[in-house]
Amino acid sequence: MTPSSDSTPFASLLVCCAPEWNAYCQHEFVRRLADGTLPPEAFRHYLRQDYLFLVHFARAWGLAVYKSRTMAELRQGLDSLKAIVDLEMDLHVGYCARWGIPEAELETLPEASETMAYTRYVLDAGLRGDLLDLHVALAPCLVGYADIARWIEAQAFTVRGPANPYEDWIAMYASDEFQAAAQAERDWLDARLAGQNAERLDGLTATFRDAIRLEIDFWQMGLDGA
Ligand SMILES: Cc1ncc(C[n+]2csc(CCO)c2C)c(N)n1
Repeated sequence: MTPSSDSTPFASLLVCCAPEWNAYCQHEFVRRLADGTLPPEAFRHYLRQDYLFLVHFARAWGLAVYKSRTMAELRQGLDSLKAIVDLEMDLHVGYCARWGIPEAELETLPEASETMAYTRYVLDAGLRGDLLDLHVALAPCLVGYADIARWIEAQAFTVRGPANPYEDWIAMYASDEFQAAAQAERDWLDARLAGQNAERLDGLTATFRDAIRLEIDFWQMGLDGA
């Protein structure tokens, strides 16, 4: 598909992958988070596997550090790695505890094949490619959850307030802080994608589409785990 010239490079990437992007952002798991009908066991299964996902996600930022060519890139990778290791893992462990999943359980979890497929795909995209390939593989995670939270907030069927057990999960990704981080990633991608030739963009589009498909499988794993 030829992207239109009036959109940004990242927006063009999204247009090329629109069917997959919509299936990801409007997945049944997401709809049921929104209306509060997701079975708690599905959410717990998702939270457990997301712990393992975050461990590998931290490794991916470690790879971003390794793949950096400038001090600015190196610092960005290191800051992201530190944020996830020092902050976000603790938040996730605390959140899991409130859902009745003790830390000891997280440490001995068997990894689901969907978790393995997605995380290793991202790491491989970064290993065989450069920093841009790695960021494109990470983009569905970074940008997707921001779009998902905004989509949930815009739906009439969304149940708001304490009547929805997933309210704080939605609020976290809808927060100004998280939305700003996602926008920073869009801006980074726009700057790097600009000026890439058609062949290179085709390869990056394929990576982006694959990563979205693996996010879809991750939601489905959560649903199927109930
Ligand atoms: C399967 C899966 N995909 C995306 C995210 C969202 N996410 C994970 S780490 C990170 C970056 C900074 O926190 C973001 C947005 C998730 N939790 N689980």
